[in-house]
Amino acid sequence: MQEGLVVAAFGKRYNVELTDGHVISCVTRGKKVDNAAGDRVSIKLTDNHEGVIEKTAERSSLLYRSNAFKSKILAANVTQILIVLATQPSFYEDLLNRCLIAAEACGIRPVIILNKCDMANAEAEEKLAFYATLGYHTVRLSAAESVAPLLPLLDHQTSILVGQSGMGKSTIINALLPEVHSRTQEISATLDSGKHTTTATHLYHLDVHSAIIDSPGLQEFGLYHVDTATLEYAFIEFRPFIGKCKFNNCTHQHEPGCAILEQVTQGHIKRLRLQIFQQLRAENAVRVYS
Ligand SMILES: Nc1nc2c(ncn2[C@@H]2O[C@H](COP(=O)(O)OP(=O)(O)OP(=O)(O)O)[C@@H](O)[C@H]2O)c(=O)[nH]1
Ligand SMILES: [Zn+2]
Repeated sequence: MQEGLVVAAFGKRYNVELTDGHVISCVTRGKKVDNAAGDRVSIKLTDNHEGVIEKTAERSSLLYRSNAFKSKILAANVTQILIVLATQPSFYEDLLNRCLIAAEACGIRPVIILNKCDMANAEAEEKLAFYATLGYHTVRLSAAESVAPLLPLLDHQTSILVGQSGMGKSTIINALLPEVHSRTQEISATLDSGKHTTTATHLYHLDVHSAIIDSPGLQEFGLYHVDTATLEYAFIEFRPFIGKCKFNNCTHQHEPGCAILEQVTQGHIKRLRLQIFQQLRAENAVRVYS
């Protein structure tokens, strides 16, 4: 058996980097086993270029997305999630919220990046400012000019970049790792997985202590797996009011004496955040798997 790190995941195929730096294409032992970029694994070589993942080390964090029928791991052992927005094209605030909630639900620090700040967009800036008032770390960036503002954030972290298509994730990766393009091609050539490279999740080492995971552009981010109690807590501005409603099974929709609704009415909690909470709660209720 050899120890390795999952550095790329394409559906049910994984590239595992061994301690000597070699990258081996692997499958899992069973159909039900799921791995993701960032996983520390033990593999058994089946020949010089292929192997089977026999064991997955305990994970310090696990980031999921899901629909009504199944959940899928996006990345393992990440320490922060970088949510990339841009001044244009305009971003979906719903998707931003889903990324934030996914991060809160698995205990990972989210950082919100507004990219393409060389192109002014007052509305986007205003939205960013709102999330800063909630307490989130926000960064203004123009990745096309410089990614220097990200460097101190990335140090000693395993970060995952998530965001809609076109926000600038590839631009950020290319600026951080100018050699990435050639490396991706090199790996795909040796492992014959070229056709998958655009939809894969990849982990890149920035230095010995820091890594960054690039994920494909998201159109939706299902959170059917997140239960109501976790959801409530994931909306950070709800926290002081949880348990303060008149009814202890309050759904925060129409109940009298609802502490959350009162905050919305008074303008202390943004109505959109409560609407997103209700949407996510409804999704969890129709989940068909356990
Ligand atoms: N003006 C400006 N354009 C940028 C900046 N960063 C990226 N872009 C442009 O935005 C477009 C999309 O950038 P990508 O890096 O391909 O976006 P992506 O998030 O990787 O998109 P997917 O691959 O679809 O997930 C490209 O045309 C980039 O040149 C920036 O800071 N300023
Ligand atoms: Zn309530």
